[in-house]
Amino acid sequence: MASQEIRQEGNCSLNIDSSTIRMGKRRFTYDAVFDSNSGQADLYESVSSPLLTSFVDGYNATIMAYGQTGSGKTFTMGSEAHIEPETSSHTGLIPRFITDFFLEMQRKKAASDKGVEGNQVLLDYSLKASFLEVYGDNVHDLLDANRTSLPLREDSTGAIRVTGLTSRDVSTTAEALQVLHEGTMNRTTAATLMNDTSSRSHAVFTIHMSQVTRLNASDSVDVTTTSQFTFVDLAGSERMKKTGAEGARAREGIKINEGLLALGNVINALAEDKPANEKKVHVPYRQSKLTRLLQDALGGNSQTLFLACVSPSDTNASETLSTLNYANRARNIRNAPTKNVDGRITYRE
Ligand SMILES: Nc1ncnc2c1ncn2[C@@H]1O[C@H](COP(=O)(O)OP(=O)(O)OP(=O)(O)O)[C@@H](O)[C@H]1O
Repeated sequence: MASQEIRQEGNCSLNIDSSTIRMGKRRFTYDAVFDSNSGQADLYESVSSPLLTSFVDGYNATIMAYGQTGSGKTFTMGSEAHIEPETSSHTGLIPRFITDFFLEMQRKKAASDKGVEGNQVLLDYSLKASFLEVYGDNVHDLLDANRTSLPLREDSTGAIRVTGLTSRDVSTTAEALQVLHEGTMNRTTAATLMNDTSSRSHAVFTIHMSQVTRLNASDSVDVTTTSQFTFVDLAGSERMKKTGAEGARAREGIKINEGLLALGNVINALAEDKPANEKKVHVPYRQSKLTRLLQDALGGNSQTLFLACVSPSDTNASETLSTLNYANRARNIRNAPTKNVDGRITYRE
């Protein structure tokens, strides 16, 4: 329980085992549940590490943290405003992922150079990182100190692109962590009664990878595989009364809740959209910039992990129930991830 919940003399309202949460008479089942004895390493090993393997194999992956303000989304994602020189028990998912990713690619390259990766030869790989926030109705480039507001455009394949977004080359763990840190420092945060460093925007950190593979040493064919890993730290759902938000903070709160409502509407529509349904359900991606940006992560070409953060305290029971219901619906979404192998194959001379 957080210090504020202890001060409010909150009692634990949840009964938890490895896959279920009971709250009063309600019982929710998820793929995995982590209680307050679980550490960041437990969560990482269970949820992110398998997605890292898929990402390296050429699939898109997304981790999205949702929950009430102050419930630990930013802490869990590891996008708090400091860089830890070494991995510690507090290190969150993104820095752990970055560290493991570079180790895995070094291993893959060394194995490929030695010829132990079957008949595939990894010739080269490159990485780019971008970081943006959706703040109210604006999309800001967090790697631009001026936080320029950028437009969204749909490309010829129907994918949503952010025009003018910085995409930084990164070739080491330190460089990637520096990008994470730089963007985090530019993110909009403010103190509320519920959280001293409350995120007032939805933050999207993306790693794009391109790998060139020679399919068979005797064939003259090189193939490019691209994949992206997206980490979404959503702004917290909030009750104005509890956060004590007034003026600009209250207006932010309204915008945050509008974005989350649009996300909820998309999740509800996708959860209903089953192959057995005769009529195709309309999915309102266009309702907000957040949902347009997350179109692929939601029901599209991505393996997506929805991470619901809740407070165990009965002082937050109604918010917790709302998050548990939200996550329950998200669980019904079926995505269709495909390996992103470039159609343009390069034939060597
Ligand atoms: N598991 C945890 N162990 C220790 N401290 C934690 C843990 N989870 C959260 N905290 C601390 O609680 C505070 C609130 O957490 P955090 O900022 O991650 O919440 P949030 O859900 O991102 O909130 P908001 O939506 O307002 O941004 C922070 O000071 C954070 O370091």
